[in-house]
Amino acid sequence: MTKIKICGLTRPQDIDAVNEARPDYIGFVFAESRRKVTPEQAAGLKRRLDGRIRAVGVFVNAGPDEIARVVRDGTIDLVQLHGDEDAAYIEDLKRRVGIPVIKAVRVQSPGQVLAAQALPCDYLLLDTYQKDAYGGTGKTFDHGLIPPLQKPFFLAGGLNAGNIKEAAALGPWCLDVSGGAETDGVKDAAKIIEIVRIVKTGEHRSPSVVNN
Ligand SMILES: O=C(O)c1ccccc1N[C@@H]1O[C@H](COP(=O)(O)O)[C@@H](O)[C@H]1O
Repeated sequence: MTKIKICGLTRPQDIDAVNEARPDYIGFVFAESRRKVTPEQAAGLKRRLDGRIRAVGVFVNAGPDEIARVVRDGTIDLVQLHGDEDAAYIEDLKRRVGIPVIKAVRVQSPGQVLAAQALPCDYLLLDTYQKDAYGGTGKTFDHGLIPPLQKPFFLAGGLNAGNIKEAAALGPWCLDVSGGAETDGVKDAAKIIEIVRIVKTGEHRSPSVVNN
């Protein structure tokens, strides 16, 4: 079954909504963003989170010490690198933190995505390319640019209740939603519950033989 991640949680009521909806993953953004949380805020939110939901920390070109501290505190279970981190950075970080690493690719061509498979990360994350933003754009990209992949990937970029079924058919390990689960810039409990319900009903089984 395709997994689902709701990213960019900032408030206790967001945690209450995901505890009810039960996605597989949630995300805390530690990078510059209107969704940014401090390590202290994230730690408090994690304490409120249902233990069955895994927390992902989103970083953009962060120092490895900053990431290692959040991992050591037990606030996150996976690291998402959403900046310009290269193979050497990822290799070093993986040795230090010992938890799975997701590397975001802002998709511009199939060749770029194929090349990214060689990175020493556990998962790729395919997101929309926008010149002036690292992520959280709320915009979709041309899914025709996704080549057949061996490495499991998260699919992000402008997903919402209206397009998530179609996105699931592309065979991602996990669908990743942020802006599509918001109203007026904050997470919307009803949208979270509906998006998770659509993915979890299993109407669309992941065609993992094609892409994973
Ligand atoms: O959410 C942000 O503000 C953000 C900032 C910097 C890097 C990544 C960010 N979020 C990630 O962006 C994608 C897609 O978000 P959206 O659904 O298009 O709004 C998702 O992976 C978030 O983790």
